[in-house]
Amino acid sequence: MEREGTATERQRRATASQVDQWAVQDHVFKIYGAFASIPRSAQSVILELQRDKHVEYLTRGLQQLGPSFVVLDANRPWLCYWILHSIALLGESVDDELEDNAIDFLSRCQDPNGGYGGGPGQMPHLATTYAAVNSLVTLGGHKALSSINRDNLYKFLSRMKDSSGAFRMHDAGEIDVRACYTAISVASILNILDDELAKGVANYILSCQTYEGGIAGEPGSEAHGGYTFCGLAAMILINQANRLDLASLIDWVAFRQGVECGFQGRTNKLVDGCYSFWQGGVFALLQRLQAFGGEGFGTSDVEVEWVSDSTSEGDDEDRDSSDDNGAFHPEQNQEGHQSSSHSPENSTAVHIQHSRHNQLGPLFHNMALQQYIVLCSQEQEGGFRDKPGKARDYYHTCYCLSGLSVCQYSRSKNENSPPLPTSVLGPYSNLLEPIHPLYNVVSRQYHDAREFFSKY
Ligand SMILES: CC(C)=CCC/C(C)=C/CC/C(C)=C/COP(=O)(O)OP(=O)(O)O
Ligand SMILES: [Zn+2]
Repeated sequence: MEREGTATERQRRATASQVDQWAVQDHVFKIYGAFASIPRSAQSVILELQRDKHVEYLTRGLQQLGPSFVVLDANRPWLCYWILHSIALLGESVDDELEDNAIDFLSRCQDPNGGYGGGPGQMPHLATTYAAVNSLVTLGGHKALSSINRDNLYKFLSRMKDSSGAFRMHDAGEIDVRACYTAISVASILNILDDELAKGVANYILSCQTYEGGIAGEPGSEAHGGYTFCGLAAMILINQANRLDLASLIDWVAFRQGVECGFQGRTNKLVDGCYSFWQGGVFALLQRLQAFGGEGFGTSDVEVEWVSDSTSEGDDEDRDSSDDNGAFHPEQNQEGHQSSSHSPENSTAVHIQHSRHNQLGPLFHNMALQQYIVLCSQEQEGGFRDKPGKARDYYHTCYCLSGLSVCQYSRSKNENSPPLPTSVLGPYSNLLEPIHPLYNVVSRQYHDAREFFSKY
């Protein structure tokens, strides 16, 4: 019998994953082919976001959770966040009864000693604490925001802090970059972040940046989009982003956009709609980081600063290979497959503009990514999925919509200036609400929460 890990076994696995890759590409290119054969005038209908269907699917999900929220035992605050945030991104809100049910349920998940568990009476956990806090920020208003016991939450965060400075997910739980991000994100949005909580976090995250440039969950593991988002966002929140090797991080994330136009989470894996946010969100963070004092992110000693109101040149008209609908048409080779030398990553080389403040230019093909989300991840009957052939779910709906919003605003001057129609794939009615990329909550809700927590 062959031992797992022998050369033959590894080769067989590599071949199998190559076959998966081709199957997904075939599937996706058939969709693009069918789309391209439709008359131009009809294409914008196909590119339409099925807003009503999405809201219907999401609201039904929240209703099914019911007043007692009895399904998916340890994930219920996550379901609340994925659904509520998706509804907010679509510019809608929930009715008073659903809102009250959600607040009451989340209050019952709050531990008497601080933090939120996956359900009432469950041990508090950093991931569900992040989901619960972001849900309550998304609902907004006095009842939701004042239901968070910030003194106890601070105690919970201090208890999750390891002597190394990094955080663990729960009492005696695992230490990783996700824990560092969720702790710092929650502390920051609730205005309880201080030097004690931040101490040592940067050194841990630095130890997770790999030779590829992305960030892994733990030291010695593989770079992954989910952890790269968490690591970079946490570093920005504690004002230490300049200590990362940002040049190699940019390279790594830029090369994760595949020929299918979507993003993969890590090298040699399949594209998946949820990475539209985990990887797309990394670009949103990078684009708002202003580098100064050096030649650019590749220079040692360069200082970087988060700019809340980006001073970029604004919405430009650079359309790459997009047509009137903004659709991206991958060049086809004779077999009808896209030539690898014309992948989005190649057609939009990484530009780092060396303006006075080393402002970053476009780093990814945002039209191509919108195309993957709208044509390949969107379910016409509502909801979004990983890729064609997979079922829709609330996690993918949340992160596809978050990624779509990031794309639509990626060329905007600042969050208050709406994008030009040329930045929105399909009809302009596809435009979503802008998000604050450090926390992934809708900008308006973030500002309301900031104001609330600066007073109380
Ligand atoms: C805020 C918070 C809790 C963030 C979580 C971030 C996140 C999505 C981390 C990814 C975890 C991971 C290694 C997935 C790989 O799954 P896989 O092997 O099924 O997928 P892949 O083939 O696409 O890598
Ligand atoms: Zn996914």
